[in-house]
Amino acid sequence: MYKINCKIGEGTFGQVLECWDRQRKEMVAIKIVRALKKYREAAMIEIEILQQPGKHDKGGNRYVQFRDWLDYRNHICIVFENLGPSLYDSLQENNCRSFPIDLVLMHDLSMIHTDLKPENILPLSLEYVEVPDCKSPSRSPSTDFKTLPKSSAMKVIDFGSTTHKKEDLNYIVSTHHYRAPEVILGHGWSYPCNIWSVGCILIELCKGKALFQTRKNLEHLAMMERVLGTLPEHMLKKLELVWPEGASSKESINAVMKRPTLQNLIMQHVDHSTSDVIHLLQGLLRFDPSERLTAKEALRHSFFRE
Ligand SMILES: Nc1ncnc2c1ncn2[C@@H]1O[C@H](COP(=O)(O)OP(=O)(O)OP(=O)(O)O)[C@@H](O)[C@H]1O
Repeated sequence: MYKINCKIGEGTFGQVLECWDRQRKEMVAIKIVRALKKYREAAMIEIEILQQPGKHDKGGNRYVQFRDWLDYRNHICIVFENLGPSLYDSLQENNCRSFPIDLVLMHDLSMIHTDLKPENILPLSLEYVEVPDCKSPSRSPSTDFKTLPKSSAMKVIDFGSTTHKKEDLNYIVSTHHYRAPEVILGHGWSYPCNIWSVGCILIELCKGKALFQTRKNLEHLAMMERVLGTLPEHMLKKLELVWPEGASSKESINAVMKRPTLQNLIMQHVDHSTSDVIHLLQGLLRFDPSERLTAKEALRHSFFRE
């Protein structure tokens, strides 16, 4: 039924292969999930979730389209429409040079994805264009171009960690760099944790590299304070952010010191509408999740109306 073409991705759950669907006569992406109980169970939840976005996503232009699933030799195989290489792959391909931020599409989320990151945002178009990179640090003509998807339409993939909104969600979620402060501090989380991740992704698209490149909680919170200002006292509760005294090394202190403030970062990497971008990011990256912009509010922001 499917003819394997090549491998296009890999993740915790297994491998993703590009295959030819002989029946539908189209290229598809098939996620072959590891043949272990815990991954099989998670895959079945992902399939259940994948069948739901259709209801909210009329026209199918926000989430990856689910085609089918099968159980092959104890591997759950999930068949998706084939999308282009992820934003993460594109950033790597461009030697971490920044992406124009108008390539970003925000989503009206009705479930909590919990793992939004550049690896999980894929362009619809398989066609690419070369555009001059005005901010390239190099003078060499061969590297003064970056390769961008022809269309700015993007889709979200990987519903393996998606959860329905419930009370008492307080286990650790999200890939470290995109993890919201309330998740790190163990306060419980909800939709706003996705919004925080979106803020981090937008910055990464402007900057070309992840902003909070750390796996240490204390260092991560210190970096957040450096970029965004002091964490509100009620979020720290009785916890004291012992920094720099509590740093594990000099390198760790330097890594924090190297972070610019949000304003400086945007000024360095964005050419136009800087005040709009800064204002949007300040809303997406508010420490207190109850004050953070919702997805709907973010979509109404003047940045997206221009
Ligand atoms: N529909 C698709 N079209 C093209 N490439 C895809 C598609 N789905 C997945 N990929 C590629 O495979 C990679 C891994 O897919 P996915 O994130 O679903 O796997 P995962 O095992 O759940 O990953 P993680 O470790 O992040 O949980 C993606 O980053 C992307 O490069």
